[in-house]
Amino acid sequence: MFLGGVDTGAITMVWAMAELAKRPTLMKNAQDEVRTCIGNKGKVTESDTDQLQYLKMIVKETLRLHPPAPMLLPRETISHFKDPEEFIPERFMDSTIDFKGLHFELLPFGSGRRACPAIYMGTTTVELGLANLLYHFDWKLPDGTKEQDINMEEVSGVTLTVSKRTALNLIPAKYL
Ligand code: HEM
Repeated sequence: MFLGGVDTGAITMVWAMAELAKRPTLMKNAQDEVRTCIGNKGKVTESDTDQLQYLKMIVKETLRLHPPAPMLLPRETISHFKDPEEFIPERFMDSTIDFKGLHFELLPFGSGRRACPAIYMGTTTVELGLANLLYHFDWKLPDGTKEQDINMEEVSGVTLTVSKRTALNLIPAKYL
């Protein structure tokens, strides 16, 4: 049985941080967005996530490339995009594609009667967690590690999930 919410959100956050750590410009764009939007408020709350359009694109792109429950999805969805193997959140700019199961290009939550009942909760949890990580901290790679050294191999888990094989090692520096 698929153990719904146990680790799918955490897996998605790790992939998103790994993709951003590989691409400092995208990380900076996301931090600028959340820091501008939240200002000195001290923490990001659920209602703030509606305004974080760039962050939402990052979460979509992460779930497109790294769906945490891929065994439950149709195989071929990934290839319907230009440069499908590339991590390009901007591909969702001005696009109506959402997760709700009507756009077959992006079905990380499945579709139809058996689709994930927690689409909103799943995406909001990931957006909120990620927004707080990006708001409060700058993230560095350990000394001697380069962006291209980050290992993006996958490993299958026991609950029909697929996650990042090796731990992501990033060093936080407090920003706010
Ligand atoms: C990023 C987060 C999540 C992703 C990507 C995800 C993905 C999925 C997928 C692909 C399925 C199978 C859909 C199908 O067979 O067509 C599923 C089913 C399910 N998910 Fe999620 N899920 C997430 C979070 C959660 C959370 C947080 C919960 C519970 C709080 C949850 C509860 C469930 C349940 C109960 C089912 C079975 C539905 C059924 O068979 O009728 N999921 N999910």
